[in-house]
Amino acid sequence: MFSLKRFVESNSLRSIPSNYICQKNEDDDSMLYLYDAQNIPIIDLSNLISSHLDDRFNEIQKLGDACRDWGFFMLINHGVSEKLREEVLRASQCFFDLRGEEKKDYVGENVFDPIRCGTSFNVKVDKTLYWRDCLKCYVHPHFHAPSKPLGFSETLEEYVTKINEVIGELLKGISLSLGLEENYIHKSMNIESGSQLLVINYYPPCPKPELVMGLPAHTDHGLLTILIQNEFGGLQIEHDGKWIPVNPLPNSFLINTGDHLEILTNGKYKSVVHRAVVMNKKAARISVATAYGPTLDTIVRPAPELLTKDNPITYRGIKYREYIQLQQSQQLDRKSCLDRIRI
Ligand SMILES: O=C(O)CCC(=O)C(=O)O
Ligand SMILES: [Fe+2]
Repeated sequence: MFSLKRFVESNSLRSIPSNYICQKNEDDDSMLYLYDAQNIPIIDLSNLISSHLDDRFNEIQKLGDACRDWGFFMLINHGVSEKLREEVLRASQCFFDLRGEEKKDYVGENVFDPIRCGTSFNVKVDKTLYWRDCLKCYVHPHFHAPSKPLGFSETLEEYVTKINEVIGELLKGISLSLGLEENYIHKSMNIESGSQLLVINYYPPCPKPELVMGLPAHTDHGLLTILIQNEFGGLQIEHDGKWIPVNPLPNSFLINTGDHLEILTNGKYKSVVHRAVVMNKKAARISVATAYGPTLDTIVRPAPELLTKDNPITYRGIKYREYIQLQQSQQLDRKSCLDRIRI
């Protein structure tokens, strides 16, 4: 199994292989960089679940605004310990440090394989290769994770159990922010048995980081993605036509809206376009993203309660499973997958 990490380490690379060199388009350069990252919304989970109704109401309002105006926010006071988050990142490093043969069982071909290890995005369709290795595990409704290194699976299981509670509260808040009943998204999207995909991204150090891309501009499938990273930055979100580098607040989660929240809300809450650039010549960046979706057989369509004469239906319904297949079978390209189901 090819691993970019191993390739970089074994070659003490000085130049970048040409198939990794990313053609930056002019658009991109004119969008770089607006450093107003301090405006990124911050949501306080302790307010969202507060018994003080005023605090709760205000935070729900802020959450709705963040989803509508940014599709992205940092979550603080979420109750998940820093120790556990650090342990997830440390164990992830140990997984990528395993020898190739210890990972060979996870060379998945199929997008629905419970555990898959790979490189770039989809080497069958990528025109340029991306500067990352990754591990993808479906962790819900059934939990899957590699059995090595020792303790890795247990750490991931503890982590996903904890963030499940966090996402549950966020989805309730989002339902309320839309004027819907608190459990609307839970019920209509079958969240209790919904699909959760954990993706660990490993971006090795690169001698010429400006020439490569970790992950190109894309949106995530699912309703919400929750992300943590090690100490190195690289995530950028598109906002008002500019790329905004994200520097997370200490101990915060980075949350972004996904395509299925855009579909469900008939475009009110847009899924945010984002990318991961590579910035580090000496050290690897690790990020752990967990995408929350409905069950694979749920047909996601705009909520009828949100449609009016002035807000007619904009997306056709599509099974979550088919949408994932569609997204994984083509190049990652901004919102191209969502565009295919726009009416
Ligand atoms: O590494 C990051 O910060 C972003 C990862 C990402 O966008 C993804 O896994 O979908
Ligand atoms: Fe993403």
